[in-house]
Amino acid sequence: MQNVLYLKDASIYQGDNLVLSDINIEINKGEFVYLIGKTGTGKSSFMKTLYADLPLTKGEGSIVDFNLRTLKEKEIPFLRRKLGVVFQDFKLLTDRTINDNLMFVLKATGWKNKKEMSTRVEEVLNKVDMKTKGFKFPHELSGGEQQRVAIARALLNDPELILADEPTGNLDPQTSIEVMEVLQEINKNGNTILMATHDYALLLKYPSKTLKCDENQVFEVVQRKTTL
Ligand SMILES: Nc1ncnc2c1ncn2[C@@H]1O[C@H](COP(=O)(O)OP(=O)(O)OP(=O)(O)O)[C@@H](O)[C@H]1O
Repeated sequence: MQNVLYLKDASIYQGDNLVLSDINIEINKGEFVYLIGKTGTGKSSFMKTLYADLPLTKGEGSIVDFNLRTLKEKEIPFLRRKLGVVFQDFKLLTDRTINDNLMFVLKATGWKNKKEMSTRVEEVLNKVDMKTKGFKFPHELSGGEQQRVAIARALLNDPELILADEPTGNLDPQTSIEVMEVLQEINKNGNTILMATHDYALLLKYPSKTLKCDENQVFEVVQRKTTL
């Protein structure tokens, strides 16, 4: 499979409101793709459609081999297992340690063997340079460290596509760069990433394919300061 995502003549609605129309895009394996656009132009609605939080009711769409038009409620957990989703506000469980946060996800996604589970937790924490912090609680970590843990969590089941919705939105510029370095490293190791962001400084520092939401459309932009 070459593309991990395509949308053809797709429209995205919030209730009766048309948010985006006639979307024709494709994301191929191994790409790092930005999704930009002003507040309210539909980035979150777009991302939600991709992880099936919002149904696709018009056009065609396929993501990691799931048809977004015909997807059944009971298939959603299986789709989400093939996706890694990272949010602006980290969404770690505050009542347990980092290790237990990650073990919880493995259990919920069908892992049984304790030794294999601990090995996997260690592997993903290592990828985000957080191997020594597994015993800590989320509130004992900085925002950047919590986001790195959230990225580790997204990697647990070796996803075919990582969807990151404003992953640096709550972080200061220096910490944003640290998180971005982790995402770049993961991408270099073969993971495909779609990242919604407001942060033009990151786009300039790490140029890559860019999709823009504007006036109910999504289109690819050529990266030049003036077009952003
Ligand atoms: N649950 C909802 N019900 C109805 N309309 C909604 C809902 N969520 C968002 N919208 C509308 O859909 C449009 C797109 O919103 P969306 O959150 O996708 O934009 P965004 O580009 O992600 O903005 P932001 O950067 O502020 O998150 C907006 O006009 C918004 O008011």
